[in-house]
Amino acid sequence: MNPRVVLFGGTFDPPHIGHLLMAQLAHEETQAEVWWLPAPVPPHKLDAPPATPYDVRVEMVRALVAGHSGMQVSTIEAELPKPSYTVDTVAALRQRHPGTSFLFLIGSDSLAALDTWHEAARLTEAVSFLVAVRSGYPFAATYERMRSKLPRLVAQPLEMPLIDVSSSWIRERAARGLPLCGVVPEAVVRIWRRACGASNSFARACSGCGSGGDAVKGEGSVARGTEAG
Ligand SMILES: Nc1ncnc2c1ncn2[C@@H]1O[C@H](COP(=O)(O)OP(=O)(O)OP(=O)(O)O)[C@@H](O)[C@H]1O
Ligand SMILES: O=C(O)c1ccc[n+]([C@@H]2O[C@H](COP(=O)([O-])O)[C@@H](O)[C@H]2O)c1
Repeated sequence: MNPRVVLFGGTFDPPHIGHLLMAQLAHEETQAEVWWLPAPVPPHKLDAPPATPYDVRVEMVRALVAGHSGMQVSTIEAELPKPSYTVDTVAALRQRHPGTSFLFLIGSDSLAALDTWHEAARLTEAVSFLVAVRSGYPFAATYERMRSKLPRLVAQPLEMPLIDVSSSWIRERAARGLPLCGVVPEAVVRIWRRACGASNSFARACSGCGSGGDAVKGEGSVARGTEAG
């Protein structure tokens, strides 16, 4: 059988336990490696781009997955044209890894908007989707509605309890100086705080934020194509 890989794209500003749980359960359910793909320029967030630089988001994802087997972080999207269209990423990965079949992991809110993705019909011919449910977007109804727009779409639900947290909710709490209570692991929060001397407006507002004297490397200094991808 062809090797299989689960691709997990996201903004990850910041990555949180919802992301980690869905990746872990996807790994268990498929027995496939999960490749995390932080997006340098998320296509649906052009009006409100992530406050946290790409390098810092990559470093936070690495910290989140550290010690979890079957997970890798790919910076392939740093090499590809911007915005980071998934259809381009999948095409590049298929070219580099012929014979590997890819599944794309998303939340059901992303499934509900799949028809608005760049070249969505072509994307559905290249990958199938594994979907973690999010509140307000039940899998079956969302899938059915999207199949009427994208007839080649193939998606399956991921067996997962509803974890109703999001990066935007976390950013709001942190901006108000409220505790994150483990929703973002401490190792990840530390990286955020270290970056606060740079352009990370969220970390600047974060309680306990230091001077940023030990700030992480600047934008563009991420090693290209490290680990997976
Ligand atoms: N708690 C969650 N349960 C299920 N899917 C999730 C969850 N959080 C994020 N996802 C999915 O993971 C992918 C990447 O998410 P992203 O990095 O945008 O995080 P987010 O929490 O949705 O961020 P934001 O609130 O800033 O939009 C998306 O497909 C999203 O639907
Ligand atoms: O290709 C597109 O047009 C497209 C539109 C919206 C989202 N995506 C991808 O979906 C993943 C989750 O996106 P987001 O914005 O929820 O973090 C991430 O990998 C994005 O690049 C891709």
